[in-house]
Amino acid sequence: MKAVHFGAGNIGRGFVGLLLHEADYEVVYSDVNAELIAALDAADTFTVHEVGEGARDHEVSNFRAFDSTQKMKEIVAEIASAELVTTAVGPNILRFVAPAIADGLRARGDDAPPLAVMACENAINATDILRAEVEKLMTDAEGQAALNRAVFANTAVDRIVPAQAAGAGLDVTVETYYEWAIDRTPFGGTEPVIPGATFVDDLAPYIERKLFTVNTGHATIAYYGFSAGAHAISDALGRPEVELAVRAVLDETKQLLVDKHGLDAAAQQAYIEKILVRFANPHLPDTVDRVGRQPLRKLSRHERFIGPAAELAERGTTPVALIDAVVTALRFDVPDDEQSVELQQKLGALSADDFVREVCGLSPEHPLFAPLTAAIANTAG
Ligand SMILES: NC(=O)C1=CN([C@@H]2O[C@H](COP(=O)(O)OP(=O)(O)OC[C@H]3O[C@@H](n4cnc5c(N)ncnc54)[C@H](O)[C@@H]3O)[C@@H](O)[C@H]2O)C=CC1
Ligand SMILES: O=P(O)(O)OC[C@H]1O[C@](O)(CO)[C@@H](O)[C@@H]1O
Repeated sequence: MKAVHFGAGNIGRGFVGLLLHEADYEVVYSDVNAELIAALDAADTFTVHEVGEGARDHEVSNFRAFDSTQKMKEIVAEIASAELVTTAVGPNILRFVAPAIADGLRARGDDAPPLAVMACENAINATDILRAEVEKLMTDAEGQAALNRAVFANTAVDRIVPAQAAGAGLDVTVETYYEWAIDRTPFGGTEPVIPGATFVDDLAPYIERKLFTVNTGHATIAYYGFSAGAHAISDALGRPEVELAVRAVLDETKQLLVDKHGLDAAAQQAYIEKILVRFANPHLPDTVDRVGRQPLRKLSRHERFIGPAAELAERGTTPVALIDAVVTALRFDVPDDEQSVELQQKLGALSADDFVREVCGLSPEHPLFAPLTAAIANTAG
């Protein structure tokens, strides 16, 4: 069995690639990073090192790698004969991997089994985003027929994989915890066998619980931590004011998740406590810069802050802690992070109203617009 995986980075090697390897797939990596591809090409194995309680090492083998800037024809041929395609490239990059998937589907024989396509990104229904990009390239009759050769399934992925130390080579350090939830329904009973993944009938609560708890909480710690001058995430969370802020934010998202999905409040609180322990893992060399990366994406309409805050406002509750977290995120000023630089430029150039419209995607009619704009304007003043 073969899986083509786009994005041989931290999640690609330390999580999705590992679970596919352990499910007996040969993993064919595709990445734009020529150095990384050359290293994978030259290696027979790499090691995923877990850190924290119960940690152990996992060896990954049986992989190949292609540079997608040079070897598109080869990647298309691999997709034509694969069982699975997965991605871990970032939600904004999905449109760049769509052409290879479209061509791979076109090159696939009619009698080949359906190709399972799963985007493993931190975004609500990332596979739908990928599917829409593939569909744009399939408007002709042949393309429509080729689309039927694929099953697109949304997923939710959770494992903290920090930036790797210089000199780590291909090896990846990860936390012990992981969860890969996959929507079972598109497969109609023929889902792939991946023992490390959990196939579920209703993915929405999983994705929102994960994004609005793990990712909202983590990013809150990053922005408050950055603001307080902390470097490591575990140090940031060790500051009482940061812990208070993240607990307040997670209380608000808990309210939404419990009301919207009928989650049990005590179970959600236990999930929060478990996640705070994961964030505090002192063996995980994770930084506020990495976790806060790409702030414009994180402050966009359906992401971890504005997404839950908007829904709370629509349900009649004006969030306080989430708005404070957004205001704190605006201080994220990291010269190496393109979106952080752009964020600072926008703050200098736009009024609070225009910022909320443009960056957060809210119109003045939305119930979150006025309180959020006021909070941002107060900070600027
Ligand atoms: N690192 C983490 O703890 C987690 C990350 N995620 C999500 O996983 C995704 C990947 O994140 P990371 O692995 O941390 O990032 P990363 O930066 O380590 O890896 C991304 C890889 O994608 C490659 N890439 C970029 N453009 C490409 C293209 N057009 N074709 C093929 N490859 C391309 C990059 O060269 C890089 O190797 C993101 O959506 C992130 O939100 C989800 C859960 C946890
Ligand atoms: O910043 P991004 O790209 O959304 O993804 C990284 C996030 O995903 C996580 O791994 C959680 O699954 C956190 O480490 C981090 O907050």
